[in-house]
Amino acid sequence: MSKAPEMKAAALTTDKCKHLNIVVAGQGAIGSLWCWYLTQYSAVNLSTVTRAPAFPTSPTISSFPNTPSAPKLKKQLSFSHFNGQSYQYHCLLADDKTLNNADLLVVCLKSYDAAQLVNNIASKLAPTTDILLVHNGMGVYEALSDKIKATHNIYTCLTTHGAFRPTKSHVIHTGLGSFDIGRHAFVQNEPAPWFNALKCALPNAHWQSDIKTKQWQKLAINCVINPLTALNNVCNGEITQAQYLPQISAIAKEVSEVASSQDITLEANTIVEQALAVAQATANNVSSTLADVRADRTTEINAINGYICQLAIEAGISVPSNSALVEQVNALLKSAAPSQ
Ligand SMILES: NC(=O)C1=CN([C@@H]2O[C@H](COP(=O)(O)OP(=O)(O)OC[C@H]3O[C@@H](n4cnc5c(N)ncnc54)[C@H](OP(=O)(O)O)[C@@H]3O)[C@@H](O)[C@H]2O)C=CC1
Ligand SMILES: CC(C)(CO)C(=O)C(=O)O
Repeated sequence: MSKAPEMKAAALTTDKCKHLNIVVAGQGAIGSLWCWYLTQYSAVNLSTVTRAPAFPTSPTISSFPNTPSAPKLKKQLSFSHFNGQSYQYHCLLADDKTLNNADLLVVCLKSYDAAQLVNNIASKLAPTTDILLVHNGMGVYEALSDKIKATHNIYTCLTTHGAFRPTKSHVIHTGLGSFDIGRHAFVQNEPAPWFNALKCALPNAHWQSDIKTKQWQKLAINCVINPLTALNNVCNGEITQAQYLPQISAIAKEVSEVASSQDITLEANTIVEQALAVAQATANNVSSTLADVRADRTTEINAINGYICQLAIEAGISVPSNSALVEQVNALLKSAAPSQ
């Protein structure tokens, strides 16, 4: 276990970057990745929201009441870089005061948990707190309350970084990717005020003026790769085999029609090409849906192909391939099996 490189924090601290109060909600794989990189950047005051204090907390500080003068709860965590180096770090747990002072709430939960968390803690946030949703699939924004959408600026982050959490207190950055960030539901050329700090702290953070189109492109790729890999219990590369092409074409055609109903242009043959290219580029990956199925965890299929089905109903479009995939993937979980 090494000490975190001090040079990095110093190098990242430029006076171009404003000091920010950031709360990261969710201490899973991606939330822990955010926390590690943000704690290395001294211009950010970071605290976290977890479901339960499941992480070991320092015995010397864990039992203080939440008064302004008392030390706050701290979690001891470790981070392993994909180069093999490991480091220890700690995060403060957010209390009502830190939530109320937050400039930015970064929500790193699975798509099926994210909206409920935000709806539950929004009353503790000041109206000036911006909310950044980091998840696969779609539909989280739509599930936020109207009041939250009217009060806060909502942003979306798509990530291709890989993170794995072998234990509740240890995260491994398994693959270097990028963070694409933009204003949800708006085309916004000007980066958000806090974006420069994120750009300084995180590896490969990019502002996207039209995140919605990017989100749809990623959704379309996930609609192809995730259910097919899960149902056939294969790594991503396998679905580039010719036998999968008719099913891939059928999925892509339906996704293209539904995208069009949302004023998004995504040609079916482009979806096929992009999905096959990503499947090839990530040939040895176990897709997140297959990983969830293997672990008998709830999948995000309802936010992927299920989102297409939901929009299709609203638009009166028939999507039999996507509907069947959602049903079949949901039926794979042991917990979904009918009791005898
Ligand atoms: N991991 C990866 O490499 C990638 C993930 N993504 C996407 O990022 C999103 C997050 O994924 P990932 O980090 O892997 O998922 P994880 O399951 O590792 O993390 C989700 C975390 O959310 C926590 N959580 C759930 N409900 C609450 C709540 N009410 N309050 C506080 N915390 C809560 C869980 O708590 P608990 O620990 O108690 O279960 C868990 O720690 C997903 O949409 C995923 O598809 C995208 C690209 C890559
Ligand atoms: C792009 C892909 C398919 C990579 O595995 C992914 O996003 C996932 O597994 O959810």
